Amino acid sequence: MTVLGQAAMGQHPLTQRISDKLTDLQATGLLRQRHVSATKPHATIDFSHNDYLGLAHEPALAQALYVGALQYGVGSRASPLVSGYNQAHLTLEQRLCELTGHQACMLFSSGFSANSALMKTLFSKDDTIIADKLVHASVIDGLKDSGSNIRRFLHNDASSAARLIEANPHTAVVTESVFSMDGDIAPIAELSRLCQQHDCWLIVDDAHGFGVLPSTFVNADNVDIQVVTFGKALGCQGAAILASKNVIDYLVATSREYIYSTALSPANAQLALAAINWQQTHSQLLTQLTANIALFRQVAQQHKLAITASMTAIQPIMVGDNHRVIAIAEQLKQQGFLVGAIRSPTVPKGQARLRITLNAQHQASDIVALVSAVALLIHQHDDSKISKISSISTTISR
Ligand SMILES: Cc1ncc(COP(=O)(O)O)c(C=O)c1O
Repeated sequence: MTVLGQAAMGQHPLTQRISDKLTDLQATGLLRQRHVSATKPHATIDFSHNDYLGLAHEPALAQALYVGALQYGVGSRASPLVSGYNQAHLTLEQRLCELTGHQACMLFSSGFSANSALMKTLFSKDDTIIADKLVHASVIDGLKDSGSNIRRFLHNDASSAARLIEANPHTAVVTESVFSMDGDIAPIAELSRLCQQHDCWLIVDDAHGFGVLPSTFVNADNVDIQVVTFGKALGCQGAAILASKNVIDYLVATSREYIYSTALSPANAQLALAAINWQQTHSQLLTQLTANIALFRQVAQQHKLAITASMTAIQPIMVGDNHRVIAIAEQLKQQGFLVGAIRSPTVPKGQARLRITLNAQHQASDIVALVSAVALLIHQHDDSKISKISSISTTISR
């Protein structure tokens, strides 16, 4: 339509629709916006990211990225099946196979595309796929795109999974190792046993476990397909699917995300390899992270904060309502603490939370100061709803 026509008929329907939706999002506290983060966030104490070991600012890794870029160029310049796949990718894939025991591997630029590619390429409308209620949005999107029939079991509930598996043998079960919003750990051993008994594949999104949980927790011995990401505990970027040679051959040949996308840059592949090696040779980082988690939980309990049973670096503090969590996160920011404000629909309604992520670089004094600040703010806000949500049941899906 011409500009003249538009003016005559009023606003374009798409402009009107978007503006109405923005108004709704604002009213429900869901108008998510970007904020420019500090380059090296010294001014704030950052409890919001997933760089659990603090590798993103490690100079030795910056050097690895630089050397990779000098050697291979700053980008891969093509998709993997054209000419974007080279020795740096192959070496990283081989190292990942060696660490996890899987036969083969393929790399992606993000965990989101790895998960959605995997789901939509492997499955079709003839399949019934069994998934934990809280699996990541990328898994859900991929499953929806696949057209498969999705059956969800209660979060981390092996008996609920068992009922679905018994009713639907010879299929696939999908879960995460560490759940991104709750920080709790999946019952992998039980799910693996059930899958073996009923001839199901177990697929695990290991985004938040890889690099921080022992490698025996999720590997080729107990899962059929494992997705690892490099943007969390490795502090860099990218992801990999690990599986049997046949599965990877099939995905390489047919996954549209893989075939029609520029490959992960070789410098980033080299960086991820360096980060794996760094993490393996600096075990004190994991020890420090574990100590920081224990300290956080101890102080939060002293302050009677509504924390969950999570024993990982992801430590939610339940706040309840979307508006309240944003207000508290904003006040924390003004006091110099960056934390994630997680609202519905990312988490179930009424379970908005501060998502505190701990890392190996936090000082004990930072942790104590954060918890005291949160406690003060929460107690200042109307706390009538907090008691209701302190015994949460995370059963609603994203
Ligand atoms: C459980 C889980 N899987 C997959 C992803 C996607 O990984 P990436 O950030 O590499 O796209 C995320 C990221 O938030 C995640 O939390």
